Amino acid sequence: MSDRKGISRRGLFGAAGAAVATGVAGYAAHSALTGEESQAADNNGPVEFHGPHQAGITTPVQDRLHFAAFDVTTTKRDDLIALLKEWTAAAALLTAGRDIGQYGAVNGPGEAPPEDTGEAVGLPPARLTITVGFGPSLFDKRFGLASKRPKALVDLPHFIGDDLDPARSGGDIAVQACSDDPQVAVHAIRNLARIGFGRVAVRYSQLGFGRTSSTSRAQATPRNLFGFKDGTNNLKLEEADKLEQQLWVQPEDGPEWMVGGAYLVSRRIRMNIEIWDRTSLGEQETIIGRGKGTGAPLGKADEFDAIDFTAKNSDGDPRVPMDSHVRLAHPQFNNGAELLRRGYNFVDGSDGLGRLDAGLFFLAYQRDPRKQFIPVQNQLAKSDTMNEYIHHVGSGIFACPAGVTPGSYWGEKLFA
Ligand SMILES: C=CC1=C(C)c2cc3[nH]c(cc4nc(cc5[nH]c(cc1n2)c(C)c5CCC(=O)O)C(CCC(=O)O)=C4C)c(C)c3C=C
Ligand SMILES: [Fe+2]
Repeated sequence: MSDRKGISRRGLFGAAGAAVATGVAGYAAHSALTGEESQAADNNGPVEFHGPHQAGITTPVQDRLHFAAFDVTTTKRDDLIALLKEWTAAAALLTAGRDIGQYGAVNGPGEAPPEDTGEAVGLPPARLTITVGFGPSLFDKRFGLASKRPKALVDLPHFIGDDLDPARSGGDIAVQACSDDPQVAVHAIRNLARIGFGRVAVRYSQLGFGRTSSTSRAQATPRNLFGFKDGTNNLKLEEADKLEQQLWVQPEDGPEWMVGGAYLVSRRIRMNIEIWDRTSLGEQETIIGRGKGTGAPLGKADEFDAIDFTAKNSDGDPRVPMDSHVRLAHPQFNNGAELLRRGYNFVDGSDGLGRLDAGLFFLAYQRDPRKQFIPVQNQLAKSDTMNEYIHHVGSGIFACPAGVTPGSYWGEKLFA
């Protein structure tokens, strides 16, 4: 099932067999030579699909996102299992930069729709990762999974200020496709949705650009739509011990099928950028708690300087204000809780009132949302001065199992 057959997108117009063989060998050799860190340097290459953890979590954040939440429309457990097997096989091909199916986009019989939709023909793998998670609603009565629902997969509580649109929230299954090429990410979700026809339906989807986090020290910190460096104080893939403490589900956490996985919280956060843009630079920096140019904590010179929460300004007030975003979100004031953030900017046109429908599609992975996202967001929702400029309009929580090994499929242990 996990054999990377399929058609090489780059070799498509050559002698098919030879091109496929060369393509596989070329990509395999490439990924064998490089670790996750150097994969960050090659925006065209593949990211290994198989492994102990799903790719797309600690993978150095790619530039583009296509995220989709699906509702399962079949009521048959066997149909769902079959779909997850087909999706896993397709994802192994897509992430290797290959067309899906036996004949791909253009080599099949003229009488049938092509197996692959074709818009990625000629494009490299572009570091595509496809990451899957299961929402709380999948554990209802339909598929006999109620007893397998992890305790940490809670329904998120209502937070102060939440203005959630049900049509942009929830979902039985989430698929996060990230790539350095937007067309490659869109192609991945489109083809998975197509495979799922009759068994799943897209509930909502979100495109994102300009990653708003770095997950590797090898990456420069990008900027969000408020113009600030975002992702400075993030969990990074080089911090192996911290990732075990804060990110990956451990055997003592249970359930067994989630060990090596992580929980994803997604939030579609609208940003009132027109109002923000009329706010003074000093006020903007006070709200965040960092300098806009350097990204350094207020009172410090370098982006990666430690934040001094005891420092006072000439008025005797804290240099990093009590209600600033970085103070309220910092592990020091949240029982040591940290998050691996890998969100994206979005601009989905305008809202008809002269404002851009713009913001941050916040994505955060963690070991236990009850101890991480929920308390941090509770604190932010109560006191963060940034709340005057943002509101949360969509929400999701998903259990993302460990990675797949060749021959297995997404969620195999869940259905065992
Ligand atoms: C509940 C978690 C968080 C939400 C929601 C959130 C929204 C949000 N954040 C920014 C901009 C920045 N956030 C920064 C740091 C930061 N944010 C969170 C958590 C949430 N942010 C954490 C845990 C941290 C790190 C705090 C620390 O330990 O210092 C920063 C500073 C740069 C950085 O360290 O990443 C910015 C800028 C926006 C615009 C936003 C919603 C739209
Ligand atoms: Fe933040």
